Amino acid sequence: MTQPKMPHIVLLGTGGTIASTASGSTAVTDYEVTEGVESLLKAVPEIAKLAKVSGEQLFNVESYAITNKMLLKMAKRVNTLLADPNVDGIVITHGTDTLEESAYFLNLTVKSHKPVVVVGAMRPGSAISADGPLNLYHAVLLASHPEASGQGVLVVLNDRIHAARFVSKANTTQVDAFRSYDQGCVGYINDQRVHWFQTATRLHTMQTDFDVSGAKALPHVDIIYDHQSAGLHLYEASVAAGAQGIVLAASGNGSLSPQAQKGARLAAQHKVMFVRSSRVGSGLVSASASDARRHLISADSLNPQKARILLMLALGITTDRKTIQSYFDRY
Ligand SMILES: NC(=O)C[C@H](N)C(=O)O
Repeated sequence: MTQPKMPHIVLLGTGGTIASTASGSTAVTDYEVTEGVESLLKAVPEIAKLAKVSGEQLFNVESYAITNKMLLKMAKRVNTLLADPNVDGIVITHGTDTLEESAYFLNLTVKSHKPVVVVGAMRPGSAISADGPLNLYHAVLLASHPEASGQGVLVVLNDRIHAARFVSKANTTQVDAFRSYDQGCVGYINDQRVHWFQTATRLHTMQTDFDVSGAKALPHVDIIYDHQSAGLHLYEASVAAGAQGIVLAASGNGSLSPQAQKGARLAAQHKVMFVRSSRVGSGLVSASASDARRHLISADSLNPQKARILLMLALGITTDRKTIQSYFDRY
């Protein structure tokens, strides 16, 4: 009997703690990116039993240094690789600080049903109980799994599978840092078995309006954090700097302080799109009857950093408020 063909997975390295080492085995927060994809793979020989994996280094940085230009490069490379019939899935190693932003960007711009799994780690590879090796093993297992197709971009850390739309980093240092508050995680991985609980409910990948294949840059969108006694100067600076969009990390259910209300009026005068997200960290910013009159968009349950990703992509297509609101309602 012939053996079933091993899946071909491409591992794209971008850096982060998963590719970092510290000065000693007990140091877990002070470290530097030192390792490339080949050394990550070498550290987990068990992966060779799951798939044929080829590594490619896209860049090697901490994720807080990732730029729009890098996001475009990542999405274009993933789309090119997945168009190759010999590639069955992609795993991307990534720093955890902005992992949710890249994963959501890919969730909206990858044009394939094939699995794309983003993985990181909270402890450097040099640490006792480093979490990177098992996370990487799980990521390759998931990217090789037939049921991971058509699920949108998935994120794996600490045995949990998350949908890119819902996941966010919810703890600064602990291994169990990633949570999907509004929908819950989509599954677990235990002992080489993938356990599915649910599928992501929002539109993604092939179902979105976004195509970045010809994009050279993304629109400038700022995030402003609202608070008691806020000023107007950040809105003025953002508009003066040529922002095409502003996302407000508003209080509560997207409430605007008096100065944020002035900032929103200033934005409207300069045709800068203004999105109300929330700084709370979970829950919905419900659409308000006054949004249209005030030229505001409500972010649904997207946190500010993800609302920025969607607004950049939306502004690449249209400046029509109603159409952009419909993206926030569906994606
Ligand atoms: N845990 C991590 O990956 C944090 C890291 N400093 C980053 O690149 O985001």
